[in-house]
Order: sequence, then structure tokens, then C-alpha cells
Amino acid sequence: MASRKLLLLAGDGIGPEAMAEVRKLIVAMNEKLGTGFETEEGLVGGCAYDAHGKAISDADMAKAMAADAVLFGAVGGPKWDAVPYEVRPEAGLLRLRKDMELFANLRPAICYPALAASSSLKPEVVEGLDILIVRELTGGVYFGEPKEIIDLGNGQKRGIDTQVYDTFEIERISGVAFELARTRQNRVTSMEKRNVMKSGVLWNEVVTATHKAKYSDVKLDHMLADAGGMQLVRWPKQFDVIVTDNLFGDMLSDVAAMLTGSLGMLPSASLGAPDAKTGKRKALYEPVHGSAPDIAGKGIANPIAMIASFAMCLRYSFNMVTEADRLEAAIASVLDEGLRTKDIMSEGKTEVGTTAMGDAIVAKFFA
Ligand SMILES: NC(=O)C1=CN([C@@H]2O[C@H](COP(=O)(O)OP(=O)(O)OC[C@H]3O[C@@H](n4cnc5c(N)ncnc54)[C@H](O)[C@@H]3O)[C@@H](O)[C@H]2O)C=CC1
Ligand SMILES: CC(C)CC(=O)C(=O)O
Ligand SMILES: [Mg+2]
Repeated sequence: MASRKLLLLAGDGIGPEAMAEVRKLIVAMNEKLGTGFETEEGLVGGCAYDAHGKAISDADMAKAMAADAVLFGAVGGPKWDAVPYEVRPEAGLLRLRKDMELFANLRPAICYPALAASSSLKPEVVEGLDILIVRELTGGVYFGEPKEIIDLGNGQKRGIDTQVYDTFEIERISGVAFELARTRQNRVTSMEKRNVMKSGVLWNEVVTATHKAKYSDVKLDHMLADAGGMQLVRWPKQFDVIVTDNLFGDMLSDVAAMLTGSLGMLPSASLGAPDAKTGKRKALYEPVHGSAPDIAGKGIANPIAMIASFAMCLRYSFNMVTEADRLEAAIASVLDEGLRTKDIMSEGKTEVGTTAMGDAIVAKFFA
């Protein structure tokens, strides 16, 4: 059997609570299906800072580089508000993305039929929704230099972040979006702000050229990112694949999350380029949500985003398509039966905590 080495980085807040449900599933899959997953654990975020003063240690970084896939929970929280910027919890996640060269973040927003009523939008707007946001993850304003606060010496300071994109970065992320569109409804909408940003002008040019050169069979539209946000809540079903930069992708995917009922529902896969020799790609699977300090420790977090991120891991890192389909079907089925965590609770349904939701999905997976 091919190697199946997983590194689990549960992180802070609700990260460990959600990860516990995936760990349970992995143990059961090994026992019942002989899947042979080998798991290691590591520290990232605030808990890593508490242990050794860094948001991720070099040793855990090395484990991530050696793993076939990394499962990531969430990082951050008010406890670490005052730690130096360079070692804040979020820096651990940014280092993982950058050092592993995980340039493509796939954020599917699917509205499960049972949850159409949980969205803040009207059911007819979200019923049957199935869109995929492809977010560039290793460039743009998250990483551009200079990035600093300078003292202007007149009682004023200046905060600077830099949005930078090179041609190759736009080419490779748009290539991912076009390839994925071919497996779906064959439509891509590219979002930038070319009306105010030079990087937006280049983004638009390169996406257009990449389309013309290699993907002219795919339907391509361009939309300004602010209008895209509006269209996402006006009529989200107009979209198939959205490709956008790091910051717009971060914001638009949080918006898309609410179409599906809750941030606790949205999984994601962060992928690198396939290795030229082996075809294997570095990968990290992370829910879109953060550490949710407001509900951490209460046992009420929705574990579905984390469990669905593991389904993406089965699909993209291990080609275990049957198991991935089964896991996604188990989530849908548990929702159909009326189980709800607090964030997606509605009248007439049964409210359960994190563990009970995880147990129900695991039981359904093996049923
Ligand atoms: N990937 C990561 O590790 C991310 C970390 N963060 C960090 O997380 C911390 C909190 O950030 P927030 O802005 O509050 O974003 P958040 O995503 O942690 O929470 C936003 C809201 O959604 C709810 N929520 C999120 N996930 C949920 C789940 N699984 N089940 C039920 N409800 C859920 C929370 O209770 C909260 O009301 C910050 O330190 C932030 O930097 C934020 C986003 C991503
Ligand atoms: C570094 C993260 C905390 C930024 C974020 O919100 C995300 O990537 O979803
Ligand atoms: Mg975010």
C-alpha cells in the first residue's frame, strides 16, 4: 500500500475539538478498513508559542514537509493578542503555506439540501448551490514586501502592506481554476480590482492570456471583486469556479460560507504543484473558519468543516474517491436526519454537540 503519512496540527480554540472528530474517524478507518494511515501530531499557533516561543517549530515544519498530507485545525485567540507580530499564532499557518508552496487553496461552498433554511439568505437563493472558490495562497498582500509600520517622526506612523503578483503566480492559479472548471460546469469567473490596482490589471491580462492559450473551451468572465461580493449574496448560483487573489479569496470565501449556513461548514484544500517525477503534491487541509474563541471549550463547535476537509484529503492526496464520496454522503445524511450543531440549528431539528455530531457521521460512514 502507498504511504499514508498524516501530520495532525490541531492548533488552538475549537481546532482540537474539531480535530478530535477526524482522529476518531482515522482510527476507525484503520481498524475497520485497513487504510493504514500513520499519524503524527504537532503544535501550531498559540499552543506552539506557549511551548517554545514560535508559532511553529522547525521540527514540526520538517514533519509537515515529510508528511503525505497535513490536517490543520485552527489557530489564534485573544490570549496571544499581545505577542510579537512575527510569532503570532497566524504566522504558523502562513509559514506552512509559504514553505510548503501551497499556492492553490480550493474552497468549495456547497449548500446541503437540508441546510437551505439555515442560510441567512432565502432558501431559493442557496438551494443546490455548488461553487468553488480557487484562492491564490502564497502571494499578494499577505506576503508582499515591504510590510511594516514606520514612524514618520511627526507623531504619525505609517502602516504598509504590499500587494505583489508576478505573471507565473497568476498563470499557475488560473490554470488550476480552468482545469477544475473542466470537471464541473466549465465556467470560471476571475475577480480582481483592475479599476484601482496595478496588480489587478496584470491579473486580468494574465488570466485572459492563459485562457486564450490553453483553455479557450472554458467559459471565462471577469468581475470586479467588490461587485463579485455583491453578486455572491444576490444570486450565487450564477457562479461555478471563482478564481481570485489571496486577500479577496479570504474575504469572498467567508461570505460564501454563510451561503451554506455557517462558517463551520466550509472545508478547504491547500495544494502545491505536482512533483515532476512522482506526481505527488504537498497538501494541507484546513477548515475555512478560525479558532472561534467565543465558543471554544464549550463542546458546541461544528466539526463538519474539519471532517469535510479530511474528505478532500482522501480525494486529493490519496485518490480514495469512494471513501471521500462516502464521507460526504455521511455528512449529508446526518443533516437530512435532522442533527444540528448550534450554529446551524433551526426549528424542529435536534441540537447536538461536537462529539455527538462526529459520532453520528462516523457511524453513518460505516453503516
Ligand atoms: N485558519 C485559521 O486558523 C484561521 C484563524 N483565524 C483566527 O481565529 C481567531 C478568531 O477569528 P474570528 O474572526 O472570530 O473568526 P472565526 O472563524 O474563528 O469565527 C467567526 C464566527 O464564526 C463562528 N464559527 C467559526 N467556526 C465555527 C464552527 N466550526 N462551529 C460553529 N461556529 C463557528 C465563531 O463562533 C464566530 O462567531 C483569530 O485569532 C483569527 O486570526 C481566523 C481565520 C482563519
Ligand atoms: C492566516 C489566516 C488566519 C487568514 C485567514 O483568515 C484565512 O486564511 O482564512
Ligand atoms: Mg479567513
